[in-house]
Amino acid sequence: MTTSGGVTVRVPAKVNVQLAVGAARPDGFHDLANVFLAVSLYDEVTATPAAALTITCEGPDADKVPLDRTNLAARAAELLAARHGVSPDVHLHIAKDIPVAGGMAGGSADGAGALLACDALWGLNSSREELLEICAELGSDVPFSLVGGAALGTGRGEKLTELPVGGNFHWVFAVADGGLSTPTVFGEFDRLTEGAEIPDPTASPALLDALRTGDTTALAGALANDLQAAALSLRPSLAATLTAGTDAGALAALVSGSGPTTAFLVKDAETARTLAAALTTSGTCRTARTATSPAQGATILPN
Ligand SMILES: C[C@](O)(CO)[C@H](O)COP(=O)(O)OP(=O)(O)OC[C@H]1O[C@@H](n2ccc(N)nc2=O)[C@H](O)[C@@H]1O
Ligand SMILES: Nc1ncnc2c1ncn2[C@@H]1O[C@H](COP(=O)(O)OP(=O)(O)OP(=O)(O)O)[C@@H](O)[C@H]1O
Repeated sequence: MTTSGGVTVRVPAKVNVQLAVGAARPDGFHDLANVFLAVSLYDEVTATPAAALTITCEGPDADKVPLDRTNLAARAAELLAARHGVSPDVHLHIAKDIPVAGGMAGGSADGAGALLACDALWGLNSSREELLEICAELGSDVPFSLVGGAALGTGRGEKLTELPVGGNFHWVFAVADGGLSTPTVFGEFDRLTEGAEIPDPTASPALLDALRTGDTTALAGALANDLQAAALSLRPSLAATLTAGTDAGALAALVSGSGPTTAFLVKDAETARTLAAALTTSGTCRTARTATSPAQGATILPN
């Protein structure tokens, strides 16, 4: 969609179907085997010419989104402009549907979306490699927001290998009241694992097979998140949400990334609708959303 000479980019949220976390590195980050799957909840970022770098945001969580230069969308515009020696002046409007601070990479989606939108608006024609480099500078999850589909992220999650997906998966996401800070959750992981031998993170062959063959039951058996214990320790009430979802028919339940959103894998679209209704009335979450995967990465919408 173009609004008065603007460019709009649609970007998906993610769920981590496997998040294997290694020991803390000297730089404070953790090496990961991070199997990302893009899901059909989207933010849209519109870039339009302006006299200064400004941001607006609409959506149910808009009041929780910073509108200053700390917004990942603003940082994306600034990094891209600096690299090309052009002015970063642009208006960025974010239509936000991805829960904020929910472990679904909403801010990362806006960073990737702003990057692609500004690149098109300013006619820069950056290569995929250049865009991915800037994404990695913005944050560990940002490269995947650009790429979408499914991918294995290694290093701190920014080095991506795209993965084949052989079918559609159906999900319900229970959105919690309030967010969780990603660094705090990693810090809690460090506290809980202090003194323990932490193996090098590796992707599960069974999980990669389940994705490749589109086998929902096999995927349900292989879902794993090493940050789940940390998220539950910081937010014990999430245990009740996970139980409510499995009691109401989910094949599997887990915390999405650093949480506090919880993810439920179900067998089909109808079960997803029933489960979302059951979770909403369970009183264990703020709201529940259905989604499918894989979803396409950052995409410029037609005018
Ligand atoms: C939990 C996940 O969402 C799973 O995909 C990501 O690992 C987090 O990615 P992100 O939000 O893009 O995180 P970044 O902005 O890169 O880092 C925020 C903070 O999270 C912690 N962090 C992040 C990624 C990583 N591999 N190890 C870490 O320890 C660090 O404390 C870091 O300062
Ligand atoms: N465009 C943005 N949208 C939302 N939050 C943003 C944005 N830019 C910066 N932030 C800041 O980042 C924090 C984390 O927001 P975000 O929604 O990205 O969390 P998240 O989904 O848990 O991230 P991840 O799953 O990548 O760890 C917010 O609390 C907010 O202060």
